[in-house]
Amino acid sequence: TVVKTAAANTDCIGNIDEEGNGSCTPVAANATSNTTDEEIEEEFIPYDVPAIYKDMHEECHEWATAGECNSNPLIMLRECIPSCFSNASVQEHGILSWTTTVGTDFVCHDTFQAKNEDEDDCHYWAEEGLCISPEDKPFMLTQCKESCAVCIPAGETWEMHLGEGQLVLEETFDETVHVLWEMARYLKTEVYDTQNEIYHSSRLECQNHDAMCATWAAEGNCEPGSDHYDWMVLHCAPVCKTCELLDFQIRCPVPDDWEDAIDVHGGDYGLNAMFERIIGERRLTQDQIDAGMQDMDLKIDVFSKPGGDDQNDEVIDGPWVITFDDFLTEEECDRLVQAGGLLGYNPSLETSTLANGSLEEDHTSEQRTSTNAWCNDNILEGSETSCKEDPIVKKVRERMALVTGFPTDNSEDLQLLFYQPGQFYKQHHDYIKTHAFGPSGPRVLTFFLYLNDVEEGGGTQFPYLAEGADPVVVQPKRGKALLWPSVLNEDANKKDPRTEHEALEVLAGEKYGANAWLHLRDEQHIEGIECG
Ligand SMILES: O=C(O)CCC(=O)C(=O)O
Ligand SMILES: [Fe+2]
Repeated sequence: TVVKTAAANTDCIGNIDEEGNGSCTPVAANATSNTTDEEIEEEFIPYDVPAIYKDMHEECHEWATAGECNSNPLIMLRECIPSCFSNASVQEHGILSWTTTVGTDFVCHDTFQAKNEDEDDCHYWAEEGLCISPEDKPFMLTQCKESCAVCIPAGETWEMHLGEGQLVLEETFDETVHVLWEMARYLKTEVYDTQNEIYHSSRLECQNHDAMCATWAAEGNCEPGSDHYDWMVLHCAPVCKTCELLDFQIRCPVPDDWEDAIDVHGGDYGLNAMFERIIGERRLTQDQIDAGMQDMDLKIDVFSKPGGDDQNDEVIDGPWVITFDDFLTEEECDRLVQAGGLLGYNPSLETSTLANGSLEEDHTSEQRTSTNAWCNDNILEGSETSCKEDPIVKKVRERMALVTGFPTDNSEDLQLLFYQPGQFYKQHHDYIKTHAFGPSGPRVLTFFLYLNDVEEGGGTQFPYLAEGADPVVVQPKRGKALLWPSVLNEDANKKDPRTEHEALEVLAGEKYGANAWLHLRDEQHIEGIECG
């Protein structure tokens, strides 16, 4: 809740310096309060500000009334503490939302102009995440400043969005005021210094998401190693002074020695080459030969491949979509279904990613009514091992690694799926943009495993493999596997929009399946806060 906002009075800022010297009587331009005095009296009994604090200027009360505690906190939180906190509204609703005027030298326009309506523009690219892509950043941050929010509109009054007004409790008064003062200094001199590049993509997102942030910071929760550190640095970044960590690329750098599973630019070790090896159009890698892949009896069907197939016009000229019959044994199918039951299937949750790479809360999905269980470190009942370490699960993971050449560690934990009649997963894409620049890199492949025969419905449908082509529907069959890429051969960091897909409604019977999402790099050893 914002108690007060007041346009900064520039005359006043000119006369009273950061040291608190000088004096002025600010004219309240539009000081407002969104809580009436009656309401406050009913709900809240203000406490006394500790006696050691003194107003150091005669005008403190007047300034505070005019909203200067919010608009000029660096001075006011030091020189006028009693006046700033004796106001019940401030105590109840918290402080720190202030406005400030920036100079005219920070021009903030998209200088790149699309030539016609069909051409992509800054806004579109920003939405696509190019402001944070290492490759496109240099262009975007110079030509698309407004869309990337790297600067503050010139000559306008700009309100820093600090999120929730902060409560200051009597018990931790000293410490919390100190935190707030430090926060104000940090934001003003570092974060909102528009020349400071590390805050380019986090500046406007850096907000306190809870009125207690300052108090929790005062209690030590921003200290690395404290129990709530991970949560605090993302949800209370201004008071923790961790605004830059809201930038996914700064928070989650790719470790130097992590290798890509394929060449991201295509060629002999790119995505297409990988599929060509699988279908026998290209010599296997030495690793695949050593592991005996040529002796595997892969029963492959090709639904779609780049260039199509001269011999077979059923094969669409599109991205790779192939299946393997009998990829899994009966025993393996049974074990995976059983594991899902032991772990417990839960309604699917969605996590949306914000433009800066931070995560919004999980929420249940209307897109997806099926349930799932993660085959993770949880111990399987009646067994010594976790689901992931289960010997049968390991064998399946290793087989997928052998066929694709992607190390097992590049795979997420298997996601076990269960659909009842009437359940579905509407059209979507498995690619998640923020992964692309993080440690694991993007989801390159989806290896989808069908664990039972479905009586009716429940197919996996690809509507957009090629323009004009009919949708491809892969019908579930026990032991069958389906493999497709989420990214492009020419740039494996970029989404291939053609592999949008959906799980059609199960009409009769039940459907059991499993997703293995194979990433460009290691997915099992990611460190850092919300980097996966
Ligand atoms: O169940 C299917 O056929 C596909 C499921 C799917 O696309 C997913 O879980 O991402
Ligand atoms: Fe999917």
